Amino acid sequence: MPVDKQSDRIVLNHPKGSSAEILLYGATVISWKSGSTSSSLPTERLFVSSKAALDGSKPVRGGIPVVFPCFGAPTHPDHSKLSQHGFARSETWSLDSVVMDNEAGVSVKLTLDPNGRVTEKFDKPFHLEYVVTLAEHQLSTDLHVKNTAQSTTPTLEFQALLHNYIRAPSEEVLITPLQGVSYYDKTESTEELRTHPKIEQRSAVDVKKFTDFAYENAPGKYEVTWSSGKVEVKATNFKDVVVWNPQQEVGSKIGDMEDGGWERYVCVEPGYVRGFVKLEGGQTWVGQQVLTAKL
Ligand SMILES: O=P(O)(O)OC[C@H]1O[C@@H](O)[C@H](O)[C@@H](O)[C@@H]1O
Repeated sequence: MPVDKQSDRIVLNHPKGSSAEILLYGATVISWKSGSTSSSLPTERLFVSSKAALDGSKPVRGGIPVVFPCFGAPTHPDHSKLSQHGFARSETWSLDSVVMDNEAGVSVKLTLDPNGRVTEKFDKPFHLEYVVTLAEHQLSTDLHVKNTAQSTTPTLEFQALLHNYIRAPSEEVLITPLQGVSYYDKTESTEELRTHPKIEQRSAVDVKKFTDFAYENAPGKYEVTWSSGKVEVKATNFKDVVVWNPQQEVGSKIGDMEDGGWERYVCVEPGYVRGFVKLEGGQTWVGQQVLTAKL
């Protein structure tokens, strides 16, 4: 069955062998198995910690959590009651429809609307749609954010990011092209240093050290390469990209991170995280991430 609707998740199966699993909790993609142009064998492309909770008790440590309406700790007054990375990753979404079901793609749409728990902390009108499309060697995740206010106000101001955990050996992985792009280094010890932009000097970025960099106005298409693999991350309307790997220094303190988990992934997260998208009533914004297995 190309779209298998289970009680807590949706499983997509493409006729050419790739598959994906999406938890309704957080609309979190927790598996993407795909071959590539050079190997037809579907292999897991995403990392999920073996200690991750998949029962809706906390955001999933791995896969592709959806970050909305704030990235990191809230910095906007409208978000002040929210926790780190907002609520989209810790609410249960609804399956709206099967959008497409053929060789070009197997695609479903999930939705999230305000509920009591959310409005207590965030009272702006919104409607979220998340379209996940599986192709032979590709996974597309499109986040549609609508301000459902009947008049132009209130404005919906938000940040959004698709927090992929790409399965790759972090000792080897290189990310390009980020040379010359300015970034904010969240590993710095003081607020002053964290808010002072640096310029990336490296032609290829590695994550051998603890890395938590938010690149601003980045190119929008990135190659993540290691000796036996390559994944392309392509972004539309996500002007920034966050490169994160905690390494042992920080990873060993993350409760739901499996031992040595930081050696098995890199996050190259397309987002709108510097500044805020501002939507008037009736307007919609769409941010897209396309992951392609190249090797
Ligand atoms: O532990 P969380 O809330 O899932 O966040 C994981 C990481 O997510 C990254 O996107 C942030 O840049 C990091 O600062 C953060 O530590």
